Amino acid sequence: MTVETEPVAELPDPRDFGLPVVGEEEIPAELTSLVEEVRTLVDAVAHTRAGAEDLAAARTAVAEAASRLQGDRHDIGTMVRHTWPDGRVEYGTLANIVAGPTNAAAPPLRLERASGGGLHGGFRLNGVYQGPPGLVHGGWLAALLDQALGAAAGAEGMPGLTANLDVNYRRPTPVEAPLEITARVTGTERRKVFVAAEISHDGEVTAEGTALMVRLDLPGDGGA
Ligand SMILES: CCCCCCCCCCCCCCCC(=O)SCCNC(=O)CCNC(=O)[C@H](O)C(C)(C)COP(=O)(O)OP(=O)(O)OC[C@H]1O[C@@H](n2cnc3c(N)ncnc32)[C@H](O)[C@@H]1OP(=O)(O)O
Repeated sequence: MTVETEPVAELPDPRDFGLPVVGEEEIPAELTSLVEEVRTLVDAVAHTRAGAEDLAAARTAVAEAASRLQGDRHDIGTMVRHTWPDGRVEYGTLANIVAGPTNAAAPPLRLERASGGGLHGGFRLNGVYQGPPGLVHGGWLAALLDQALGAAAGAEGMPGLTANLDVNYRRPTPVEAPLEITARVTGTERRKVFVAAEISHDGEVTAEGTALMVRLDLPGDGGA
């Protein structure tokens, strides 16, 4: 495939586009720990067989916690700045539903640079992510693949939006089991970035996806 585009050397600051930015290191440890606790809560609620008294008490406690947190909120569209060990800076959405560090509805997906290129990450999904009994919902597998595909393009300095996503489910993906995800750029053509990703369990691919990301038209990147 012809390579007709160069990665953006340095991404512009999203604040120049009116988007607030929070440094990853600025997220309070108490918030990270709260997010973890809320994930546990969602799983507990989804599977509880508690009686009426415990349910009512839990509801009151949760409502009190929600009203305590509602007052001071980040704006929709707030970005989080991640600095890779080599000093390169990247931006993601703070409350991204798949990988936002402050979003308790997001699975705990953390992607690192793979030694052979691209990104990889290990994760585990609890019973909240079930579709078929004991198995991860296919829509969530697609979402995880989409996120990893977008992040792989972003990590190469070519952030974009998904124009097309193609997913194949090869084997059932179990919940409550160690999973791995890998993603990489496979080619570029003008603003088009072609990416591929796999989710695997026990060394076997359970779901794979390819996507066409259309690179954001950023100033100074000589795009389109
Ligand atoms: C501020 C700095 C920091 C920002 C840092 C942001 C970080 C960000 C990373 C986050 C990672 C998130 C990962 C999750 C990713 C999502 O969830 S994205 C959300 C879901 N996707 C969307 O909402 C996209 C909706 N679609 C659109 O907005 C527009 O259709 C698109 C995709 C931007 C393309 O529109 P466009 O910019 O006008 O581009 P267009 O000229 O139509 O097409 C460009 C090329 O792509 C081709 N193309 C376009 N669509 C298609 C298609 N569906 N099929 C085949 N080819 C297509 C065209 O034919 C054209 O090809 P060539 O002529 O070059 O050969």
